[in-house]
Amino acid sequence: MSVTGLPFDDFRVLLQNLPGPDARALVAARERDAQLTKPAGSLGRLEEIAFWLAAWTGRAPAVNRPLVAIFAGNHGVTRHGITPYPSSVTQQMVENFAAGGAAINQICVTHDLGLKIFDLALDYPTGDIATEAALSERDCAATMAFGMEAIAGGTDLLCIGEMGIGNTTVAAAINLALYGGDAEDWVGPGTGSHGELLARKVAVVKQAVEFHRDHLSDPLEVLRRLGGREIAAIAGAILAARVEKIPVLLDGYVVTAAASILKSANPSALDHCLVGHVSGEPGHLRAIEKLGKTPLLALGMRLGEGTGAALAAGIVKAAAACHSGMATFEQAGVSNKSN
Ligand SMILES: Cc1cc2ncn([C@H]3O[C@H](COP(=O)(O)O)[C@@H](O)[C@H]3O)c2cc1C
Ligand SMILES: O=C(O)c1cccnc1
Repeated sequence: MSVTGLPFDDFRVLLQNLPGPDARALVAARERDAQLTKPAGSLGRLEEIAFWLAAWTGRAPAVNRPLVAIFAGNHGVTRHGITPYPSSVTQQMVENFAAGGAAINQICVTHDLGLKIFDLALDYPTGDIATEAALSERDCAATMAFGMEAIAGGTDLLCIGEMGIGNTTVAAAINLALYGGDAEDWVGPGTGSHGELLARKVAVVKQAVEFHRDHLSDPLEVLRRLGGREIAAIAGAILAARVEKIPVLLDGYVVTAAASILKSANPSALDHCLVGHVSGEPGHLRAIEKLGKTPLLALGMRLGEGTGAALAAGIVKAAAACHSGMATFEQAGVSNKSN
């Protein structure tokens, strides 16, 4: 171990040695579900969510300590004028989260979710991805290791959010590097880039992927070169959750791009994750389809902060509550189907 935590290559090893689902807990959950006072299959996706909780926690489905973790970072690429808001908004929003004034605070109160903010060296924006790597190997590894700490206080459902002015540009560059196509397929308005701003955003994403093109076959290099601090921390948090048997809810376009890096390195790396919602960012649905997932919600939201994941946490809590709290046919004296 280096002083900064795990060296970069240790993450490659970890990515190839991830624990799988717990078959016994999954069977137990299926057996209990079959006895609950409802027609078989009638809770639809809620039943699948309960099974997913069992498989990835190794226990009977339960959500007692759900947590939203927001990772915040600043991005050198904003110097190109690709987003309408100044980078200072990242820090200002971190203060707003602490004061309880953001959208995510209200959703956390609504669904009784814990909230932790991890601000990542906001005074030190990452390198401008159009002309240099976002992060050094050392910084990237240290930030991933820091992201792994998100679960240190204990949680049994991790909802991942982000805050970082400019990060939909970074996310688009990651998607273009991982999946190809045209920059236009992956670049969207973010907080409201239209006209000249949007044209510059497309041009910068093209330039970044072109500049780094000889190094993008390795997903962790995609992360280091085209990512950002919050993106690296999210990747670390998703990995740590897997190892610690904590299911994960992904949020919007930016969180999905960070997660995609792990999936590109190991196709099963996101099996303990569900996508909370599909955001209004045009490339998000395409990115979710690349992950082979179906979002839980589609509310036309395009905010970030973990808001879509946090709303979906309410559904996951309900799925666990139904599974654990419902009476069986026998307990309730309700007649089961006769054949
Ligand atoms: C006030 C405000 C609150 C936000 N909360 C999340 N974001 C979202 O917008 C940013 C990404 O969009 P872009 O790439 O266009 O800069 C991220 O910080 C994201 O979390 C916000 C943006 C603003 C302005
Ligand atoms: O999809 C998202 O998460 C998103 C969209 C716009 C701005 N920030 C985040």
